[in-house]
Amino acid sequence: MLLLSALIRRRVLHCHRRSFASATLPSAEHSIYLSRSTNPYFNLTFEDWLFRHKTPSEPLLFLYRDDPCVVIGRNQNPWKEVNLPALRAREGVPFIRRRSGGGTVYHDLGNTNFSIHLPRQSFDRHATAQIVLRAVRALGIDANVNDRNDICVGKEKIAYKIVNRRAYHHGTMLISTELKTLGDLLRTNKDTMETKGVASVRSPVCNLRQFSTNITHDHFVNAVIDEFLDEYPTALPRHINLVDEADWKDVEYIKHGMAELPSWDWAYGQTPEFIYKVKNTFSWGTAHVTIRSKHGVILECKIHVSDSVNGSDSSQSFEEIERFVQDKKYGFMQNEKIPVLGVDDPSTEFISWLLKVMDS
Ligand SMILES: Nc1ncnc2c1ncn2[C@@H]1O[C@H](COP(=O)(O)OC(=O)CCCC[C@@H]2CCSS2)[C@@H](O)[C@H]1O
Repeated sequence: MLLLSALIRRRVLHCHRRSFASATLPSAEHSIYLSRSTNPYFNLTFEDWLFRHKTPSEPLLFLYRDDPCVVIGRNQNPWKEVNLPALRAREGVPFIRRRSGGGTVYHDLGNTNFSIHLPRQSFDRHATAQIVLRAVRALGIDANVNDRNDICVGKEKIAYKIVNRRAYHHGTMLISTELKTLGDLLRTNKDTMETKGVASVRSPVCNLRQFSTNITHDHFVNAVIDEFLDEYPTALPRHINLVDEADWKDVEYIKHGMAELPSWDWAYGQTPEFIYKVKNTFSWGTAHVTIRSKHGVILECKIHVSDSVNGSDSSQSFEEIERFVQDKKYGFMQNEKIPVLGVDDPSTEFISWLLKVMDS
């Protein structure tokens, strides 16, 4: 423990020695960026801007953390991956579809994100994995990298490193994240929802704080910067570009990107095709429903009733519902004018159940 705090002190002192540049629009010379914003819409867009505009001839490092949010991968299904009712219960915690692939993670201020961009010809996934691993070890924690590129302590995951098709690595480091919230928001129960695209790989997780009670975002940031500069001594200059959201908000690419991320078209409309089979038993029989949806819109809904009680026949009402929901936005039908049905008609009870199913 003593050794550990000595190590941390050394990093803190090192941090004070490092010169921090004032926030300016980037120029070719900057290779290390540290965001002062905790707005996930800004940070994710800025990361994308760096990737698309810098294509660095020198290695580039970007570090940031976000206010609480759930971040899904580009080709994922939010209804399958995110506990949307639990998310809605926490006002101001959004889910965001990022522009890169991979699985779903939870971000809060106890979680630090890193991305390392390299010229394609010198891209070495092992070298970048080792930078973060060495940073954690320099903080006195005996971490390892598993065969999925997760960084773990023992068998529990603390971070993920993802390799994009083009040359950059990004990942998240759990330092002091609310793990209960992480579990609550990512726990879903939709086994009968079959979705194209990418499924997350759920793993047991833990925080760096569990192994060293004093570790902070600053310690981790400094350790990664140290290891990055050791690995790429040519990364010039050795100062850090502090990124302020206010300096960027009028840059067209950033403005457009930040507006697009929360839009329905991006957040829900990019959802790959899925089929959801659900059933429920009512007083009048058991309803079996198969919904097929693509890009957030219902392509088809099939309703079948079995074990019908008293031979009640509502097939006409159900056919009307099948036709009505087609082409509607999945999960966004609360304000639709649903055809008025008789109070006693089984389909009235059915439709309120179906709306709840799609709303969960
Ligand atoms: N913040 C965080 N860090 C590490 N692992 C997490 C986190 N949140 C959730 N998880 C665990 O990972 C799995 C999903 O693992 P899976 O391997 O499916 O996906 C990922 O790891 C994607 C990482 C994307 C990193 C980007 C970097 C900048 S923006 S987001 C989830 O079910 C939890 O068990």
